[in-house]
Amino acid sequence: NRFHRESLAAGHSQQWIEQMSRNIIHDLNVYGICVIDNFLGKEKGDTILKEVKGMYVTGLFQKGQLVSTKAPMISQSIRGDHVTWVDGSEPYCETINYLMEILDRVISCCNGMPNNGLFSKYKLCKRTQAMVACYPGKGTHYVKHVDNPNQDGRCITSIYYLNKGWNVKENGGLLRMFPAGHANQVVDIEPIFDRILFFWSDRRNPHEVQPAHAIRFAITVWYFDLEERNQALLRFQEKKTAQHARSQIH
Ligand SMILES: Cn1c(O)c(C(=O)NCC(=O)O)c(=O)c2ccccc21
Ligand SMILES: [Mn+2]
Repeated sequence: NRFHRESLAAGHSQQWIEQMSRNIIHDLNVYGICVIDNFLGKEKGDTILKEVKGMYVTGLFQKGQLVSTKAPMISQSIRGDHVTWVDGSEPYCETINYLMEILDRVISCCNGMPNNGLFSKYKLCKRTQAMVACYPGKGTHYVKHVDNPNQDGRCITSIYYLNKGWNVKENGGLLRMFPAGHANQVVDIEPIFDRILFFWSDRRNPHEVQPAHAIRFAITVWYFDLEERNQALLRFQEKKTAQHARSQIH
């Protein structure tokens, strides 16, 4: 649909970075969402998928949160999404690290580009580590939510999908977004291999992951707005100090 773009992934030169940034700036200003296909190219995508599968089979993913099945009588509960966090320096994540470096260059290019519209309100210079997520299938899903509903500092969500030959009809696992201000129009995004997605992390973009019936991998990075992040850290610090003071009184 309208904002699916192809990236000329012929290596990642500066002009490629700038072209991607212009696409992201345009789409986030107009739709609040940007989808780019063939982002890193098959070779890099394959290597990232291999690294993620390697982490999964070596049991590096934390157990997913417990979700009970619909059938109450069966007490067995399936585990939901499994996640693990990497900062990219781990020896088994060299190409995941490459993805993070490319994303950092693209986002910093967006940040510095003249006439970047809504981006001019933000200073995008820090991010989270990368969250590598796996839905083990069996109907595991993620309920409708907003990533950053209460100004925790996260400004842009970036999700890189790794699922080859994904068929939503059989496998489910659709990302359904409910962009605010676009009058109950939903945006359905298939989690297909080498696709990258960017969207505003706040209440502009509620979204859900529909039940997945096959193993579904994705890597997410959140970019902070410096000011909002600093305010959030201050609030968090004050809360901790107040709690500490209260705990001293008794
Ligand atoms: C596993 N997983 C998620 O998949 C999404 C999310 O929105 N995913 C969208 C997607 O994978 O298309 C999340 O937003 C999320 C937030 C905290 C912890 C885990 C999380
Ligand atoms: Mn989310």
